[in-house]
Amino acid sequence: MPLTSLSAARQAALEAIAPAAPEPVPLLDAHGRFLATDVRASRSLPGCDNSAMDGWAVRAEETRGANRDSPTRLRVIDTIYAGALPARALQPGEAARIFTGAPIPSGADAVVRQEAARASDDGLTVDLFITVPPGHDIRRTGEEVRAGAPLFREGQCVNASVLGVLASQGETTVRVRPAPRVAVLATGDELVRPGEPALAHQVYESNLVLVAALAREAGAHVLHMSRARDDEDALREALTELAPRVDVLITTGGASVGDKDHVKRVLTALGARFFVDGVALKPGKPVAVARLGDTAIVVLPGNPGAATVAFDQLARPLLLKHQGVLETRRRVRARLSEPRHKQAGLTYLITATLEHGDEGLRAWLRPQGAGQILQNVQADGWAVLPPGRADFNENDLVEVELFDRPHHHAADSAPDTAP
Ligand SMILES: Nc1nc2c(c(=O)[nH]1)N[C@H]1C(S)=C(S)[C@@H](COP(=O)(O)OP(=O)(O)OC[C@H]3O[C@@H](n4cnc5c(N)ncnc54)[C@H](O)[C@@H]3O)O[C@H]1N2
Ligand code: MOO
Repeated sequence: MPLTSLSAARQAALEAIAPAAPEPVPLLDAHGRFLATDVRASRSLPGCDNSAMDGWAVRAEETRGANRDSPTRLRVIDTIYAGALPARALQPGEAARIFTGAPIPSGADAVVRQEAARASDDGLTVDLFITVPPGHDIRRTGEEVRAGAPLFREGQCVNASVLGVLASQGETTVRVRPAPRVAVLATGDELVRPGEPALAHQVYESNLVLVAALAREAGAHVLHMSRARDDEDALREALTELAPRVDVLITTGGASVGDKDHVKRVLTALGARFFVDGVALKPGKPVAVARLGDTAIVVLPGNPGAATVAFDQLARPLLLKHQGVLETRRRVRARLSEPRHKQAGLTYLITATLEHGDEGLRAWLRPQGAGQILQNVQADGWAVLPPGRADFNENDLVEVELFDRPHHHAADSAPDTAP
């Protein structure tokens, strides 16, 4: 049977999870989550015409021709601070002292900043040294947004600016879907806990922290990080204990076909339903996605490089869907810096850095190896070597999927409650 293509696997994996029910949370607690509703402005910004400068509220026409040699002199009738209301409207020949953010009195239609004016010692008059047009240094009601206008779409990532705008609307809470609760289970008899002595044939267990951090980057709360031996009983015990406690359980290792690769077998025996079992992807081919009870399970290969790619392509979308969104990465076309040979049937995702050259973007490929992750430390994205082809030459154009600034939109099927 041919392996599932990467795109089909991504679709199928998403079936293993549904968006969580949204809930209102205090603004700062929503930081990094995604809006579960469209948001409209309840209030115009600014809420009233106000001064952009510390200075003088005036009638613009009365400044016509004013300059240093021939100032306009006006009577000062009021002082207006931000948060206060003007005492009365301006009449011809009058000015009001005004400060940044204070409401413009009716009758005034411009502000002269204080650097271009001088008040008399007794404060009763002010001389203006510049000519200003109507509207000068006034921030108009609704200039940034009008009450009733759309502000944000469902699925928008709640970043610092979104939080600032919501607070400026008087909101204290916002509706988002909760973080998925995650457990990570590393399997393998060769693994030694960092901090303990390890012989050359043993391997320091590094996937727990790697996968937990990747899960956090995808918005998850990692509640458990456990290890199990390559033994069916130990695995069954760990899986049955962890699964009911979390929304998503991610295992690493024991995913392939070796004598001690028990994870999929034990899951099947426990009654898990598989949505993905092996993908035409390298690295990451043995990855599987299943559901056990109410918990989505992602079985990652043990090789750290393969686990990273498989997590990125299947576990990350699943964690984001729980939060109500689908992610689209930006793609650019770049020329390969070197030739590559691959298995024709598989999609290869190769860590790449981009550089601007004479002929556009150049993708520098990192050495390919399922165990390697050092090359991922600083990378711009995955160079995508698609299936249907085995040989790629230097300078061939390929797509590079960029890690930076992905776009999020509401998962269409997102119901208001979880199933
Ligand atoms: N005959 C075949 N052999 C293999 C196939 C295949 O199709 N036929 N697939 C290969 C592919 S592709 C991959 S990827 C690996 C992944 O297999 P497993 O998921 O079973 O991984 P392990 O055998 O348990 O470990 C692989 C490798 O990674 C190291 N490892 C595992 N866990 C950790 C950890 N938590 N921290 C650090 N390093 C870890 C482990 O020591 C091994 O070196 O299978 C191929 N084989
Ligand atoms: O997942 Mo394996 O990385 O294809 O070697």
